Amino acid sequence: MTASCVASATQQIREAQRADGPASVLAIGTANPAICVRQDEYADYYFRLANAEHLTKLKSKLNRICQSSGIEKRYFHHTEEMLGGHPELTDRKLPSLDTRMRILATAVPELAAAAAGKAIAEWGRPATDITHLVVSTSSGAHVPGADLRVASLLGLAPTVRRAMLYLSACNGGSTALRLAKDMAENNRGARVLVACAELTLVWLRAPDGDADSDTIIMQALFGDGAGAVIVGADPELVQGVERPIFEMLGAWETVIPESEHVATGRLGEDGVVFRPSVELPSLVRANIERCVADALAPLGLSGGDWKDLFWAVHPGGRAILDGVEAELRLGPEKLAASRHVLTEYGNMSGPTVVFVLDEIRRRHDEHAEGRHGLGVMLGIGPGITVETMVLRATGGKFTTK
Ligand SMILES: CC(C)(COP(=O)(O)OP(=O)(O)OC[C@H]1O[C@@H](n2cnc3c(N)ncnc32)[C@H](O)[C@@H]1OP(=O)(O)O)[C@@H](O)C(=O)NCCC(=O)NCCSC(=O)/C=C/c1ccc(O)cc1
Repeated sequence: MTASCVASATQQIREAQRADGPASVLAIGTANPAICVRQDEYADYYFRLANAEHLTKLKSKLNRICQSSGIEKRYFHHTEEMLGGHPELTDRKLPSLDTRMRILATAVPELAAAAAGKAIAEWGRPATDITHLVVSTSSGAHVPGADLRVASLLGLAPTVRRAMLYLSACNGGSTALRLAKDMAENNRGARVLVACAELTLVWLRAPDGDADSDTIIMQALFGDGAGAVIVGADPELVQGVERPIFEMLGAWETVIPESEHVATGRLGEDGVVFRPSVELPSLVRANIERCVADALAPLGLSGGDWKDLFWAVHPGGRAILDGVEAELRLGPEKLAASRHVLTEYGNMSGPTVVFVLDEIRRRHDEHAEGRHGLGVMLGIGPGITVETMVLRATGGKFTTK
């Protein structure tokens, strides 16, 4: 065989392995634990379970932050009874990693599988048709990983090709979706299940004195949840069953320069300790236009065209959404889906962006506007990392949960 024959055969093999069209979101599912705490009652609830009622100054600060957070309620896996039985979870003097990991080992995959089960039901094909699985969580670190337990709970095929992302934090969902797009486009016929789940039990703790703003900022903003998405290319292969919701046209990742110190954390014997800096919203604001412009330029979309796009921005906090909205000069309706998710659930870290996509498709369905339009998904997490994905709403199957 000549060198040119080999090259041509190689080319044919590569082409046969790859999908023809772009990857699409084919189904979305979400889930939350049962315990719901209203944000206007959260300071009372938290200081009671943390045995910290004596820190009155800090409690009124948490109350103030809760009031301005744009959040109305959040869901939690942990209960007051569970915390009563495990004083180590709130008492800073006691090691708590083993207890946290033991609870998370089952609760995280179960919540992820609850969301994934809804996505599979909407998708309409058997769970055994899933070829790839990407699971993301910052709530735990187990061997084998949460991905294996999710696969088992859902009855996925033993040949499913798995990838586990631990501690990707707030951009865990958008990173998993970027990987799913690459997997679907590079493996003809692939159907990738993305499942993300987070439980705040991983960092629940009592404040360390009346000046401990770092602890209460985390307690003020985050909630528990799971989001799942099925991604695949060439949906016409199974006409009538699969209908795309969003085409995934391009994905980029940018690290904001000199921002490594702004969102740092560690996993230790007291669980995850994470400290977002007060600078985070302003740094995101100062850099977001360039990140978006770099992603949209190859599609011929300049700043002036952005008002026609739909926006799925990770609601990391109210100040982050305010900064993105102002800097990109977006009208108030553009971030309505992100603000709605923040109001109803808080920041659920990685899964949150899946809830925002779900909310956008619901709004498109109700108002029949922008159903075929282009949009941008923005994941924002430690790094500071900005994940940008350009989407096209296809007007496919828009269902309610
Ligand atoms: C709603 C906020 C919290 C409050 O807004 P505000 O009430 O209008 O006013 P301020 O911004 O002035 O803040 C009120 C008070 O809170 C304080 N504060 C304000 N951010 C802070 C602050 N990061 N620190 C510690 N004090 C503060 C601020 O200094 C001030 O204190 P004081 O002057 O004494 O009243 C707003 O600032 C806001 O949305 N901030 C952005 C929140 C934020 O950084 N979100 C990203 C979360 S971190 C993340 O993405 C990582 C996730 C993760 C996931 C999984 C993992 O395992 C690990 C990580």
